[in-house]
Amino acid sequence: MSQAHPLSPDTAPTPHSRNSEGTSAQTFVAVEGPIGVGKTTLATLIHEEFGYHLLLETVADNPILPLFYRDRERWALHIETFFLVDRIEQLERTRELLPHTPVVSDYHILKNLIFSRENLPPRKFAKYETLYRIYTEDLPRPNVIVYLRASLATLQYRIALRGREYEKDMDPAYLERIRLAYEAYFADAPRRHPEAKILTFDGDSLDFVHDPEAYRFVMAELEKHLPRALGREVRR
Ligand SMILES: Nc1ncnc2c1ncn2[C@@H]1O[C@H](COP(=O)(O)OP(=O)(O)OP(=O)(O)O)[C@@H](O)[C@H]1O
Ligand SMILES: Nc1nc(=O)c2ncn([C@H]3C[C@H](O)[C@@H](CO)O3)c2[nH]1
Repeated sequence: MSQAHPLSPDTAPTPHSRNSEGTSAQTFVAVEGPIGVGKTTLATLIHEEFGYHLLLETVADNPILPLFYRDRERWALHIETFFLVDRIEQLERTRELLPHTPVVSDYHILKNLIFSRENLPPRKFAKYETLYRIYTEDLPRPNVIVYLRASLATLQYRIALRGREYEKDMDPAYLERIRLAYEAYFADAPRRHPEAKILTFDGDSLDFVHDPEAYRFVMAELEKHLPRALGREVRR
Protein backbone atom coordinates (compact mmCIF):
# COMPACT_ATOMS: atom_id res chain seq x y z
CA MET A 1 0.00 0.00 0.00
CA SER A 2 2.80 2.42 0.79
CA GLN A 3 4.21 1.72 -2.68
CA ALA A 4 4.02 4.66 -5.05
CA HIS A 5 1.10 4.40 -7.44
CA PRO A 6 2.18 4.84 -11.09
CA LEU A 7 0.36 8.17 -11.03
CA SER A 8 1.58 9.25 -7.63
CA PRO A 9 3.33 12.61 -7.43
CA ASP A 10 6.89 13.20 -8.61
CA THR A 11 9.27 15.70 -7.10
CA ALA A 12 9.42 18.29 -9.87
CA PRO A 13 9.31 21.84 -8.50
CA THR A 14 6.01 23.51 -7.67
CA PRO A 15 5.21 26.55 -9.84
CA HIS A 16 5.44 29.73 -7.83
CA SER A 17 2.06 31.22 -7.07
CA ARG A 18 1.17 34.65 -8.44
CA ASN A 19 -1.84 36.70 -7.57
CA SER A 20 -3.72 38.75 -10.17
CA GLU A 21 -1.36 41.69 -9.66
CA GLY A 22 1.53 39.43 -10.61
CA THR A 23 3.21 39.59 -7.20
CA SER A 24 4.17 36.58 -5.07
CA ALA A 25 1.40 34.92 -3.08
CA GLN A 26 1.02 32.13 -0.53
CA THR A 27 0.40 28.53 -1.54
CA PHE A 28 -3.14 27.80 -2.77
CA VAL A 29 -3.89 24.08 -3.01
CA ALA A 30 -7.14 22.74 -4.49
CA VAL A 31 -8.29 19.14 -4.05
CA GLU A 32 -10.26 17.75 -7.00
CA GLY A 33 -11.82 14.54 -8.23
CA PRO A 34 -15.21 12.95 -8.94
CA ILE A 35 -18.22 12.89 -6.62
CA GLY A 36 -17.54 11.27 -3.25
CA VAL A 37 -13.86 10.51 -3.87
CA GLY A 38 -12.70 12.20 -0.65
CA LYS A 39 -12.00 15.86 -1.52
CA THR A 40 -13.51 17.43 1.62
CA THR A 41 -11.85 14.78 3.78
CA LEU A 42 -8.39 15.37 2.31
CA ALA A 43 -8.75 19.17 2.24
CA THR A 44 -9.70 19.08 5.95
CA LEU A 45 -6.68 16.89 6.74
CA ILE A 46 -4.38 19.31 4.87
CA HIS A 47 -5.91 22.17 6.86
CA GLU A 48 -5.24 20.33 10.13
CA GLU A 49 -1.77 19.06 9.19
CA PHE A 50 -0.33 22.10 7.38
CA GLY A 51 -2.29 24.89 9.05
CA TYR A 52 -3.83 26.27 5.84
CA HIS A 53 -7.08 28.25 5.75
CA LEU A 54 -9.88 25.84 4.75
CA LEU A 55 -12.23 26.80 1.92
CA LEU A 56 -15.19 24.41 1.51
CA GLU A 57 -17.79 24.38 -1.26
CA THR A 58 -21.37 25.24 -0.32
CA VAL A 59 -23.38 22.02 -0.19
CA ALA A 60 -25.79 22.22 2.76
CA ASP A 61 -27.15 25.63 1.68
CA ASN A 62 -27.61 24.65 -1.95
CA PRO A 63 -31.38 24.60 -2.57
CA ILE A 64 -31.09 23.29 -6.13
CA LEU A 65 -29.05 20.11 -5.60
CA PRO A 66 -31.97 17.92 -4.39
CA LEU A 67 -34.10 19.18 -7.32
CA PHE A 68 -31.27 18.55 -9.75
CA TYR A 69 -30.82 14.93 -8.69
CA ARG A 70 -34.57 14.34 -9.14
CA ASP A 71 -34.59 15.77 -12.69
CA ARG A 72 -31.13 16.57 -14.08
CA GLU A 73 -32.28 17.88 -17.45
CA ARG A 74 -34.83 20.26 -15.95
CA TRP A 75 -32.46 21.82 -13.40
CA ALA A 76 -29.12 21.65 -15.24
CA LEU A 77 -28.72 25.34 -16.11
CA HIS A 78 -29.86 26.37 -12.60
CA ILE A 79 -27.36 24.14 -10.83
CA GLU A 80 -24.39 24.94 -13.08
CA THR A 81 -25.11 28.67 -12.73
CA PHE A 82 -25.52 28.40 -8.95
CA PHE A 83 -22.17 26.63 -8.57
CA LEU A 84 -20.39 29.06 -10.90
CA VAL A 85 -21.65 32.16 -9.10
CA ASP A 86 -21.04 30.65 -5.66
CA ARG A 87 -17.46 29.68 -6.51
CA ILE A 88 -16.67 33.03 -8.14
CA GLU A 89 -17.82 34.80 -4.96
CA GLN A 90 -15.82 32.50 -2.69
CA LEU A 91 -12.67 32.92 -4.77
CA GLU A 92 -13.10 36.70 -4.89
CA ARG A 93 -13.10 36.68 -1.07
CA THR A 94 -10.07 34.39 -1.03
CA ARG A 95 -8.09 36.97 -3.01
CA GLU A 96 -7.79 39.07 0.14
CA LEU A 97 -6.40 36.17 2.18
CA LEU A 98 -3.80 34.87 -0.21
CA PRO A 99 -1.09 37.50 0.08
CA HIS A 100 -0.52 36.42 3.70
CA THR A 101 -2.38 33.12 4.33
CA PRO A 102 -1.99 29.73 2.58
CA VAL A 103 -5.32 28.24 1.53
CA VAL A 104 -6.65 24.73 0.84
CA SER A 105 -9.99 24.25 -0.93
CA ASP A 106 -12.08 21.12 -1.57
CA TYR A 107 -12.70 22.18 -5.19
CA HIS A 108 -11.12 23.88 -8.15
CA ILE A 109 -13.42 26.03 -10.26
CA LEU A 110 -12.36 23.92 -13.28
CA LYS A 111 -14.99 21.41 -12.11
CA ASN A 112 -17.69 23.75 -13.46
CA LEU A 113 -16.45 22.96 -16.97
CA ILE A 114 -16.46 19.21 -16.33
CA PHE A 115 -19.98 19.13 -14.87
CA SER A 116 -21.54 21.65 -17.23
CA ARG A 117 -20.18 19.91 -20.34
CA GLU A 118 -21.84 16.77 -19.03
CA ASN A 119 -25.16 18.33 -18.01
CA LEU A 120 -25.90 21.13 -20.50
CA PRO A 121 -26.91 20.69 -24.14
CA PRO A 122 -24.05 21.76 -26.49
CA ARG A 123 -25.41 25.22 -27.37
CA LYS A 124 -26.01 26.15 -23.74
CA PHE A 125 -22.62 24.76 -22.81
CA ALA A 126 -20.92 26.96 -25.44
CA LYS A 127 -22.48 30.10 -23.89
CA TYR A 128 -21.70 28.88 -20.38
CA GLU A 129 -18.06 28.28 -21.31
CA THR A 130 -17.75 31.83 -22.63
CA LEU A 131 -19.09 33.19 -19.34
CA TYR A 132 -16.81 30.85 -17.40
CA ARG A 133 -13.72 32.12 -19.26
CA ILE A 134 -14.63 35.78 -18.70
CA TYR A 135 -15.40 35.40 -15.00
CA THR A 136 -12.53 33.12 -14.05
CA GLU A 137 -9.81 34.92 -15.98
CA ASP A 138 -8.68 37.09 -13.08
CA LEU A 139 -9.60 34.86 -10.13
CA PRO A 140 -6.87 33.52 -7.82
CA ARG A 141 -5.55 30.25 -9.24
CA PRO A 142 -4.34 27.33 -7.17
CA ASN A 143 -0.65 26.63 -7.70
CA VAL A 144 -1.07 23.03 -6.52
CA ILE A 145 -3.94 20.77 -7.66
CA VAL A 146 -4.39 17.41 -5.94
CA TYR A 147 -6.32 15.01 -8.16
CA LEU A 148 -7.96 12.10 -6.32
CA ARG A 149 -9.02 9.31 -8.65
CA ALA A 150 -10.99 6.15 -7.92
CA SER A 151 -13.05 3.39 -9.52
CA LEU A 152 -16.82 3.62 -9.88
CA ALA A 153 -17.26 0.98 -7.15
CA THR A 154 -15.22 3.02 -4.66
CA LEU A 155 -17.19 6.19 -5.44
CA GLN A 156 -20.51 4.38 -5.01
CA TYR A 157 -19.35 2.90 -1.71
CA ARG A 158 -18.24 6.30 -0.34
CA ILE A 159 -21.36 8.13 -1.50
CA ALA A 160 -23.48 5.49 0.27
CA LEU A 161 -21.27 5.73 3.37
CA ARG A 162 -21.82 9.48 3.59
CA GLY A 163 -25.56 8.98 3.14
CA ARG A 164 -26.81 12.28 1.69
CA GLU A 165 -30.52 11.73 1.03
CA TYR A 166 -30.64 13.27 -2.48
CA GLU A 167 -27.59 11.24 -3.64
CA LYS A 168 -29.12 7.90 -2.65
CA ASP A 169 -30.56 7.12 -6.08
CA MET A 170 -27.78 8.63 -8.14
CA ASP A 171 -27.70 7.06 -11.59
CA PRO A 172 -24.47 4.97 -11.81
CA ALA A 173 -24.20 5.86 -15.51
CA TYR A 174 -24.10 9.57 -14.57
CA LEU A 175 -21.47 8.98 -11.89
CA GLU A 176 -19.37 6.97 -14.35
CA ARG A 177 -19.60 9.70 -17.01
CA ILE A 178 -18.43 12.29 -14.48
CA ARG A 179 -15.62 9.95 -13.37
CA LEU A 180 -14.46 9.43 -16.97
CA ALA A 181 -14.71 13.15 -17.72
CA TYR A 182 -12.35 13.77 -14.78
CA GLU A 183 -9.96 11.12 -16.09
CA ALA A 184 -9.95 12.72 -19.55
CA TYR A 185 -9.50 16.24 -18.13
CA PHE A 186 -6.62 15.28 -15.87
CA ALA A 187 -4.86 13.25 -18.58
CA ASP A 188 -4.23 16.67 -20.15
CA ALA A 189 -4.02 18.73 -16.97
CA PRO A 190 -0.34 19.82 -17.15
CA ARG A 191 -1.07 21.50 -20.50
CA ARG A 192 -4.34 23.01 -19.29
CA HIS A 193 -2.86 24.24 -16.00
CA PRO A 194 0.76 25.30 -16.53
CA GLU A 195 0.33 27.55 -13.47
CA ALA A 196 -0.06 24.55 -11.14
CA LYS A 197 1.74 21.46 -9.98
CA ILE A 198 -0.60 18.46 -10.39
CA LEU A 199 -0.35 15.69 -7.78
CA THR A 200 -2.39 12.52 -8.34
CA PHE A 201 -3.36 9.98 -5.67
CA ASP A 202 -5.12 6.67 -6.11
CA GLY A 203 -8.22 6.74 -3.92
CA ASP A 204 -8.90 3.01 -4.33
CA SER A 205 -5.71 1.90 -2.61
CA LEU A 206 -5.05 4.84 -0.28
CA ASP A 207 -7.45 4.86 2.67
CA PHE A 208 -6.00 7.88 4.45
CA VAL A 209 -9.08 7.96 6.73
CA HIS A 210 -8.56 4.62 8.48
CA ASP A 211 -5.05 3.50 7.56
CA PRO A 212 -2.27 5.45 9.33
CA GLU A 213 0.34 4.20 6.85
CA ALA A 214 -1.68 5.57 3.91
CA TYR A 215 -2.16 8.84 5.81
CA ARG A 216 1.59 9.18 6.39
CA PHE A 217 2.34 8.34 2.74
CA VAL A 218 -0.04 11.01 1.42
CA MET A 219 1.15 13.67 3.86
CA ALA A 220 4.82 12.91 3.11
CA GLU A 221 4.14 13.28 -0.64
CA LEU A 222 2.27 16.54 -0.06
CA GLU A 223 5.04 17.85 2.15
CA LYS A 224 7.38 17.80 -0.86
CA HIS A 225 5.24 20.57 -2.38
CA LEU A 226 3.39 22.30 0.45
CA PRO A 227 5.23 24.55 2.88
CA ARG A 228 3.74 24.50 6.38
CA ALA A 229 1.99 27.61 7.62
CA LEU A 230 4.13 29.71 9.95
CA GLY A 231 4.37 28.22 13.43
CA ARG A 232 2.93 24.86 12.33
CA GLU A 233 4.94 21.89 13.65
CA VAL A 234 5.01 18.40 12.13
CA ARG A 235 2.26 16.39 13.92
CA ARG A 236 3.24 12.90 12.81
N1 LIG B 1 -9.24 7.79 1.07
C1 LIG B 1 -10.37 7.39 1.66
N2 LIG B 1 -10.50 6.11 2.06
C2 LIG B 1 -11.66 5.68 2.62
N3 LIG B 1 -12.74 6.46 2.84
C3 LIG B 1 -12.65 7.74 2.46
C4 LIG B 1 -11.48 8.26 1.84
N4 LIG B 1 -11.69 9.56 1.57
C5 LIG B 1 -12.97 9.83 1.98
N5 LIG B 1 -13.53 8.75 2.53
C6 LIG B 1 -14.90 8.66 3.03
O1 LIG B 1 -15.76 8.77 1.87
C7 LIG B 1 -16.90 9.61 2.15
C8 LIG B 1 -16.94 10.76 1.15
O2 LIG B 1 -15.86 11.62 1.37
P1 LIG B 1 -15.92 13.20 1.08
O3 LIG B 1 -17.21 13.77 1.59
O4 LIG B 1 -14.65 13.79 1.58
O5 LIG B 1 -15.95 13.20 -0.52
P2 LIG B 1 -16.01 14.45 -1.53
O6 LIG B 1 -15.10 14.12 -2.68
O7 LIG B 1 -15.71 15.71 -0.81
O8 LIG B 1 -17.53 14.42 -2.00
P3 LIG B 1 -18.34 15.47 -2.94
O9 LIG B 1 -17.88 15.24 -4.34
O10 LIG B 1 -19.75 15.09 -2.79
O11 LIG B 1 -18.07 16.83 -2.44
C9 LIG B 1 -16.75 10.06 3.61
O12 LIG B 1 -17.57 9.20 4.40
C10 LIG B 1 -15.27 9.84 3.93
O13 LIG B 1 -15.04 9.52 5.29
N1 LIG C 1 -24.13 19.48 -11.54
C1 LIG C 1 -23.12 19.79 -10.73
N2 LIG C 1 -22.26 20.77 -11.07
C2 LIG C 1 -21.20 21.12 -10.29
O1 LIG C 1 -20.42 22.03 -10.61
C3 LIG C 1 -21.06 20.40 -9.05
N3 LIG C 1 -20.18 20.48 -8.04
C4 LIG C 1 -20.56 19.57 -7.13
N4 LIG C 1 -21.66 18.92 -7.55
C5 LIG C 1 -22.42 17.90 -6.78
C6 LIG C 1 -21.70 16.61 -6.55
C7 LIG C 1 -22.20 16.19 -5.19
O2 LIG C 1 -23.42 15.49 -5.33
C8 LIG C 1 -22.48 17.50 -4.46
C9 LIG C 1 -21.39 17.97 -3.52
O3 LIG C 1 -20.18 18.08 -4.17
O4 LIG C 1 -22.67 18.46 -5.50
C10 LIG C 1 -22.00 19.40 -8.74
N5 LIG C 1 -23.04 19.10 -9.56
